[in-house]
Order: sequence, then structure tokens, then C-alpha cells
Amino acid sequence: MSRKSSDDYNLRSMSNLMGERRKRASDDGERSLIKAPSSASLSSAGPSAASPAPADLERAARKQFQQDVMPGFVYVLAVFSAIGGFLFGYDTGVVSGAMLLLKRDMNVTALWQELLVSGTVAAAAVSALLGAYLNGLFGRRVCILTASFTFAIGAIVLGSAPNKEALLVGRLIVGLGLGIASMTVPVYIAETSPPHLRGRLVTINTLFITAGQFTASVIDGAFSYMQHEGWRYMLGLAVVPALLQFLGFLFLPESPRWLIQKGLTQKARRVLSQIRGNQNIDEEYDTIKSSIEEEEKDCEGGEKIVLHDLILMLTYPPARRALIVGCGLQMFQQLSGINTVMYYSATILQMSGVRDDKLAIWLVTVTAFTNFLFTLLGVWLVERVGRRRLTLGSIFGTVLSLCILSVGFLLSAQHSPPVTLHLTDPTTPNSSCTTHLSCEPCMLDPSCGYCYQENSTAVFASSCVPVNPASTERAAWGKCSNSTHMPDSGIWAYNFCPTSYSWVVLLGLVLYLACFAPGMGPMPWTVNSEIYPLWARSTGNACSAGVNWTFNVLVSLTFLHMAQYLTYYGVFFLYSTLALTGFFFIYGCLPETKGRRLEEIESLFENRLCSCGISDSDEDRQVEYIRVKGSNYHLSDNDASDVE
Ligand SMILES: O[C@H]1[C@H](O)[C@@H](O)[C@H](O)[C@@H](O)[C@H]1O
Repeated sequence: MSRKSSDDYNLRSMSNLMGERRKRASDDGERSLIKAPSSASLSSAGPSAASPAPADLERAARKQFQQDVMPGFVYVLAVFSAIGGFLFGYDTGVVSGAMLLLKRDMNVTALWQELLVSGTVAAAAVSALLGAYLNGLFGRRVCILTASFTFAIGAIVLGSAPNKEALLVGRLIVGLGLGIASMTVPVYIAETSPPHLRGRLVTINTLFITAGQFTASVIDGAFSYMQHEGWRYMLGLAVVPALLQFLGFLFLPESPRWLIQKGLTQKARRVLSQIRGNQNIDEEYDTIKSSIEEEEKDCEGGEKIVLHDLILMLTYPPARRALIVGCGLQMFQQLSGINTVMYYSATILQMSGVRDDKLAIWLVTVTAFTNFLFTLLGVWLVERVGRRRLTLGSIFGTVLSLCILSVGFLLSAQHSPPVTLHLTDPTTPNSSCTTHLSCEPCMLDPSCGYCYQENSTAVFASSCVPVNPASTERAAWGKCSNSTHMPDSGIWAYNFCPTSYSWVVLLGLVLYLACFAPGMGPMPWTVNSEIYPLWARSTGNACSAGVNWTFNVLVSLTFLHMAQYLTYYGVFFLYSTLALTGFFFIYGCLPETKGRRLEEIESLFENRLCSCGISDSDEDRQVEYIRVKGSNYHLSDNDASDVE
């Protein structure tokens, strides 16, 4: 179907379209919204059924037309914005591989390692909040430009860092970019997308996060062969996508919603028409404009500050409920342990028998790819099954797979091989390692590792030995190391135990990613981008992104310490209990937002918080809301005229 310019796209073109559709419908029996009535129905039905009102026809035709003509430009916008997601994934993912080389090149201590990893995440948590202010003041486009510029500077500082202090500065700069990008990109995509594609396009951002994590693991694998200075390439290469995004955004437009809010209405019209492929934008423009005018009336106009917005959000029930749902989703995403699984997948793989370091690094690539692949499934599912069902199904599967992981670790612990050689430690005679009687407590003690030999059936000549303070890859003394290939050297197990139940853990890991990635991975970002009214959108997304980053750092930093007290199976069981709580929260509180205009979504939060489960049967109904004197008025409240 050829596309008409906006000037000659009018009712006439719509009736042509309807004619075309009717013809097609009768040609191939297609069920259409504007299907011509059959002669039987014509004779049996009254005149109103036979000839629907012109307004209905017009609305139906417009809807059909808009779904048929899908302007490619929204995809260009989504993909260029999602480079921000790619950098999010790349910069958080690449650091583990870079750290292996940095430990050697710069003698980075454990404290500095923690600073370099979590400094970025902490900076992101703070700058996500700062992003709310910048978004309101300068708009989404300027924020994305700022974030990509910051990423580029951070990558250059990291790639050329002469010492670890400079590395920390680089990682903090990257964190600043991460926070701003993580809260702005989903909002920008949501505000520029048509309602029927919004979920899919915002989910592309999370797809890009996982693509960034996957690319980081490949780059880590490739440069791990370059023993010196390889980390410079790993950390510095992020400059390429950052510059690409920066250059692209110099030519891409501002969000039309932000423009209307700032009173730049002519520009907003132009941008909206450009994004919609020159379709008729009158209805969409009017809806956005009147909703903003209502908001401004309610807020008495004027420039607002973020704190003011936050207080307003907390005192205005629909916005407060949306904030609780948005932050809750982000919190439960992280409490489900995704970043522990991503970060410790090498350990899990080592437990399943992969001894070779290089092979373990490459297998991490497989884990990251699985995460990516199943997020792709989410992109496909989100507009088919909707956000609510997708998230519920995903978290339910996540709970089960966390239980499987926990059982796998429990079986491994119960059948943990014993310590057979109680060697005395020549360097640290009072080491706690000598007191451990089997591999399990030895593994959970961060200062020890398990050294053993094995034949095809059993482990023998095993001991619990202190770890080398300079590298966790070898014992403090003796011939136990990951990298020695001497025939009489022992196998060095740090953070894991040899076990024949590793397949259960591996099964849990694969199932976990398959369940988490399509729903719990992307939906918290997607839902947050659409549930807040425009005046609260930047603040709401900033708060929820801040919650995501804060729980990210909390969960990943506490994993090893918690494992010491609760053991691995205990920690994974705890994650599964937290995820189960998340399931009930989502069941009760997350309404379906699929297919609705951003301006309509506020009305979904007008009911009591967490009453969604009760109205599940309403999910598939199309209910129309109209605005009456500043509040959303549900048509069926008075006259039962729900539109099916
Ligand atoms: O949605 C993303 C995605 O699931 C990533 O894999 C994870 O590392 C992030 O923390 C999360 O926010």
C-alpha cells in the first residue's frame, strides 16, 4: 500500500482504504474490523447494525491504517536510543574479564576491585536521580546526548588510565552516564512509539542491554589472550558505540510529549508527524495536548523541581501507586538474583566440570548469549501476551528454577568430598583452612581453596589450603594452581567443589535464564516507561532506576558474604523466596498496560493498590476512558457502555 503525505491523508483516503479492505476481506474471507456485512446479517439486523456510524468507521479505519503502515522511523529512534542499553550491558559486563588482567598488570587489591566494580553501579544510582532533573529541564534528547558523551569520555579515561586512581575516575564517569541513560532511554522510546508497538520497542532496550553483556563477554574472551594491556581494549572499546549514539542523536528529534509540555507546539507537531510517517496525527496530538493542559491546570503550571514532583507523586494516589509498582518491580528484578547468576556463572560452570580457565571464560559467553536469546523471546511475546502475564509467567518460572539451583547446591554440599590430607601450613600456621574437614566449608571460607586430584570415579589426595593473597587462581603454597599443567599438581578449586550433581545446577542455570530473560529482565523497564503521567514520568523513572541500581549493588556485593553464613543453597533458596514474594506483589499490583495510550494509563491506578488480581477477567476488555473535569471518567461507571 503506498503511503500518502499528511496533506492528502484525509477522510477520503480513509474511505479508499476502507474500500480496499472490504474488497480484500470479501476476496479472501479475512476477518476485519470493517468487514462488509453479509447479506444474511443485512436482512436480519436493523439498519444501525448494517451501517455503523461514520465516526466508528473512521476510528476503525484509522486504527487499521495505523497498524498497517508502520513507519520505519520509530525503529530507527528505538535502535539509536537502545545503544544506551547496549552500553549499560557492555560497561557492567566487561569489568569482570578486565579485572582478571588488571589484577596482574596493576596489582589491584580486593578492596580496589570492589571499588572499581561497585563504584560504577553506585554512581549510576545517584545519577539516575540527577537524570530526573536534567530530563525535565533539557529534555530526553539532550540527556541521551549527555549520557553518550559521558560514556565516550569514561571509555577514553579507562582505556588510557596510567594508574588505579585514574581507573576509578573512569569507572565513576561511566556510572554517571549509565544512570542517566538507564532512566531516559525507556522514557524516550515509550514517548515516541505508537501504543501498539510501545512494549516491543521499549523491550528492545533491554535486548540491547543483554546484547551489550554478550558482546562484553566475547571481547573479554578475545582479549584474555593478550596478557598485558588487554584490559585497555576491553574497557576502551565502549567509545565506539558511545560515539555512534552521540552522532546519531545529533540528527534525531526530541520527544514530542516533552516539546508540547514546554509549549513548543509547532515543533512537536512536526516531530510527531515525522515519527508517524506522515500519517494523520491530529487525534494523537490533541490527546497528548489536552492531557498536558489538564496536568498543568492541576499543578498550577510553572517550572517544577524534582523534589516537588516527588512530593506530589507521594501525595497523589494514582501516581503514588504507580511509583510503588514501578519501584517494586525493579526491586524484585534484582532480588531474583540475576546479577549473581550472571557474575557467578563461571563458578557454576566450573562446578559442572569445566576446569580450563579459558574454556570457562568462553562458556560465560554462552550464558550471556542465552540471556540475550530469551530476551529476544520477550520482545516477541510482549505485544502478544501482554506485560502482566509475561511478567507473572516469568517470575513463576524464576522461582522454580531458583529452587532447582538451590537443590543442586544442596546435593553438592551433602555429597561434598572430604579433606584427606591435613597439611600444615608453612606460611600461616594458624590458618582456618586446616580446620575444615570437607570441601564445602573450605569453599565457603574466602581465605581457603580446595586442592585435589581425581581419577575417573573419585577425588583423592585432597587438602584445604590458603589462597594466594596475590591471586585467587593458585594456592598460597604447594603445587596447586589453575594454570600449572604439571602431572603431579593438584586441581585448585576456589569458590567451588567437585561434585557429580553439577548437572542439576546447570539445569537450574539454563532454566533460570530461560524464565527470567523474557519477562523479569525487560518488563520492569518497559512498565516503568509507561505507567507514570507525563508530569511524573522523569521523576518516577529516576526513582525506579535508582532502586534497580541500589539493589543491584546490594545483591551482588553481599552474595559471597551471605554464602558464608547461609551456604550457596541457602542463598539461592532465599532468592527464590524473595522472587515468590515478588510473584504475589505482581499478581496483586501490576495492571495490564498493553495497547493503551500513555495518557490513559494513569486511570489504571485509580483503584485501591494491589486489587489487580481481582479484576483479572477484565484484562482482555477494551475499556474506554474519557476525561471529565480533570479526572478520568470510566464510561461504564454510569451507563454500562463499555466498548468491546
Ligand atoms: O534488565 C536487565 C537485564 O536483565 C540484565 O541482564 C541485568 O544484568 C540487569 O541488571 C537488568 O536490569
